[in-house]
Amino acid sequence: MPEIAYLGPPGTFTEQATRRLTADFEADLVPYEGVPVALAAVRSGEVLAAGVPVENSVEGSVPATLDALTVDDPLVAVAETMVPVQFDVLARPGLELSQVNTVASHPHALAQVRGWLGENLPKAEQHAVASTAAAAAAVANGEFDAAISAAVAREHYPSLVRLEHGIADVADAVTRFLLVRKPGALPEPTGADRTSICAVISDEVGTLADMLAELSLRGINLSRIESRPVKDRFGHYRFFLDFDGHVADTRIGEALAALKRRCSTVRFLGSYPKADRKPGYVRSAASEQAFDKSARWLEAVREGRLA
Ligand SMILES: O=C(O)C(=O)Cc1ccccc1
Repeated sequence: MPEIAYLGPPGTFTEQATRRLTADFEADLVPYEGVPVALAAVRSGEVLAAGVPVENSVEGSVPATLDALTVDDPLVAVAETMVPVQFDVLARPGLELSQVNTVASHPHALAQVRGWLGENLPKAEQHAVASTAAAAAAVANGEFDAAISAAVAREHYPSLVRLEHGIADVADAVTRFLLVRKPGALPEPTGADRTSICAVISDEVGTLADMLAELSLRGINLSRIESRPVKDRFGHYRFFLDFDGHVADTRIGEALAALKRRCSTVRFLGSYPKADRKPGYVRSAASEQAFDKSARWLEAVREGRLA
């Protein structure tokens, strides 16, 4: 049975997401203590794929994931899912909220309950740990007083008691997760796909605008753009772009080829079905039929059959 890595230990949001992402096939889920090690296990062939968090509707991208996707051998996303995130406060038995002096969680979870912590535990020390379930484990071990965790974490740490339920500052927050594997056969286009890339552009006037123009000229809808520092050269950035469409679509293929000519580096991070399965709007001049028709016309002109 294929083994699939996820950000563990058991009881994380990523475990829930990875179960969804692998619902169509039999798989053994294996917990790893960080996103970089989970992705390294995919690269080394220790596991077939990994489920990783990529962005959240409140706190934005998960930098550890973006950075780990750009180093070492390329990996590609083959599926995405969205998981609603709500948080509980878990503590050792006998402790009341007023006695909580230390609270631990994943940095994204701490950020998403910042308001609640400010009001209810303003004096508690906050500790960032590798995941929400790692925080629950640390509380069970006596390292901290309370953990901000997913409700399911209590199934794995039954000694903990729930002091509060549903404390997220934004009630409907969702996190997007990807299933990532080594490059190979791509998922078939479905008509409701997303393509992700990472590009490094030169530090010259207009290069970002030119890159975006390659997409807009072809009627491609950009759904996310963000930058991360390249790290070894101050002031240089990597741009992460998500847009509607599949690399097999002519408009996407042509745009990617244009970006490859313009950018110093382009890393293809996958074409995969969108979680909401909603086809994006494609204007008629950017449709497959329009590209086909114009390509046939051009061929005829080049062969001297048309003018
Ligand atoms: O720590 C977890 O449970 C994770 O899966 C990472 C995370 C943290 C907060 C919101 C969404 C995902």
